[in-house]
Amino acid sequence: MKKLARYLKSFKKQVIIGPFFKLLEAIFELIVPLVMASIIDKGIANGDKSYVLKMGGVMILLGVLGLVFALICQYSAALASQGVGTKLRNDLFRHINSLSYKEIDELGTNSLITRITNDVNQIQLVVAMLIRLVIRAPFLVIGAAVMALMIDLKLGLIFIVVAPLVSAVLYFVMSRSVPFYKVRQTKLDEVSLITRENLSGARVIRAFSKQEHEKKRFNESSDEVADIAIRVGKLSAFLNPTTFIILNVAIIAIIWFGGFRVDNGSLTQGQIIAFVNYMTQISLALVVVANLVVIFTKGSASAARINEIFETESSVIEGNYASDAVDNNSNITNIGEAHNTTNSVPKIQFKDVSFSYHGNEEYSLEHLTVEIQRGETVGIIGGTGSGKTTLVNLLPRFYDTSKGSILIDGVDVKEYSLEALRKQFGIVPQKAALFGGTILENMRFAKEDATLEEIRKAAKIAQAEEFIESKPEGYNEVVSQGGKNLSGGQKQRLTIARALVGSPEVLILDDSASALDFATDAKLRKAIHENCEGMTVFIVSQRANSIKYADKIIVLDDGIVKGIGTHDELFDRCEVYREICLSQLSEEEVRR
Ligand SMILES: Nc1ncnc2c1ncn2[C@@H]1O[C@H](COP(=O)(O)OP(=O)(O)OP(=O)(O)O)[C@@H](O)[C@H]1O
Repeated sequence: MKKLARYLKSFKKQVIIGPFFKLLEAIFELIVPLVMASIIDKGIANGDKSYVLKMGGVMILLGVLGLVFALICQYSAALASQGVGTKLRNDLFRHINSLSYKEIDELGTNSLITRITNDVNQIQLVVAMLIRLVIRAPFLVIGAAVMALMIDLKLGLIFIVVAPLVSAVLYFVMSRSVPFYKVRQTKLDEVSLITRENLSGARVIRAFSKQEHEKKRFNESSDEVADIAIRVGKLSAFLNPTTFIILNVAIIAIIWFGGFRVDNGSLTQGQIIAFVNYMTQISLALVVVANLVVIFTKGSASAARINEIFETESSVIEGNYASDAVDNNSNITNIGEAHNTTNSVPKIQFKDVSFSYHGNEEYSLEHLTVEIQRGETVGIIGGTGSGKTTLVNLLPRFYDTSKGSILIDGVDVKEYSLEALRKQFGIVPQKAALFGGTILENMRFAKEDATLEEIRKAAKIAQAEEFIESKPEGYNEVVSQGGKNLSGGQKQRLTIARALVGSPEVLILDDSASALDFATDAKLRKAIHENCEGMTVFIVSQRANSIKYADKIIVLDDGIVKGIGTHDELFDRCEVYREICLSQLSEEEVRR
């Protein structure tokens, strides 16, 4: 938790003012039993009504002032805790965005979501409690004990016996319940994972009639969280009755022994009442201390989970090549010029590239060596899991190669600034992802100042123009969450159009025509070929038809490069490619 203390720096004022006023309130609380004692001993005992009224007024004043002080503290606590939470959440979000896919895979998306929500909330609670109760509760325990001892040292011995007893009960409950809090956070990650899978895959689950199975899975996971909560609840339930039994026995002892001391004139009746009040204050404050221990334990588990994110550095360390050539919306083609590249240098070179995912012993891509010239179209084909997506993900450095290197315009991708590198790519991922906003806003994702004309051109190439214009609001049609109001094919065409806006130097279509019919897929490829001269295009597909006209085809099988060449070359000499073609194409199509 110490590492997160830096977030309190901006709230120094609140961290000082809050506890200060809470302390004043506690002091007033400690004075109240004394006022009460003097009302009983002087006012009531002597029948002095005006004294009772006067001191009653003092008590009301102390109460009102206490309330004002408590409100000031509460306000400071709210300001600081919400402020720390917001800042922490923003920093986490920024840091997570700076991580590469490798680290995000390792941490897990669901865990990241619970950390940025649930764990940050826990830290907010810690900050609020720090300001409101951390000084007040122990101060009340010590203060009430001291006040009681000052009234009567002998009777005060009861406090000396009671305090360790209550502390022992607290220790018993805490030491048994605290370990469960840490486990609970991990279990919450699991619930979050299942919830997310179920919400995003609701249609698939229904299509496979897996609702019951998923309900069972969710119930099991949430039962585990509930089990932990019940176990902790049972332990905590033990806390209150036990402390109150001890407290009441102590009160009986005070009245019993106090009675003798009143009889022999060492104590007054009012002082006995004050004693009882202090005893109650101590017990209540000790329960608050116990709750603080729980909150701080949960908080420290959350802080550790948050710090784990901050301590995770991106394995993708960017260089600074061409970074000055990039301004916010610069045309990507300028970067190529800034590199001072000539057409003699291949646009992209893979030099004996191998890659394995974190934790996987086997390579998902092995020994790929290939040169791709500017303006070439490259087809990547292979069965599921053969490494096609892996290959294209290495280009914009979503992952770094495990062995070998990749050069763009003759420069290692690791030497580029990430912005300069990624600005060169228009990427259409396998899963079409759109964002809330209008179609127009989605299309301007890569280039904020793209003109309507540019956007229309991109939509036309992507075969999206017709359906966009058929929408009631056209380009201003709102895309609902993730593009739910669009069909799979429409979403794919929009993501292709979005990638084309800004004319990237390299276009990557990762199985992004899978939801398009054959005729639209063919029109799309033709339009790209005719309108995007000089653009290097990667087409990842399992369909031989989609890649057979490519200048170069890379055939992958289980991460191994089975062949590189044109359709005709590969059909003649690459067994795997021939099999793919024969299983998908007619003889006429093969030779066309
Ligand atoms: N994030 C990841 N973590 C661990 N392993 C992964 C990850 N992504 C892919 N893999 C593994 O790497 C291999 C290649 O996966 P990849 O996604 O590149 O295949 P693909 O050819 O694109 O498949 P598809 O056509 O089904 O999309 C597979 O065995 C897959 O299980």
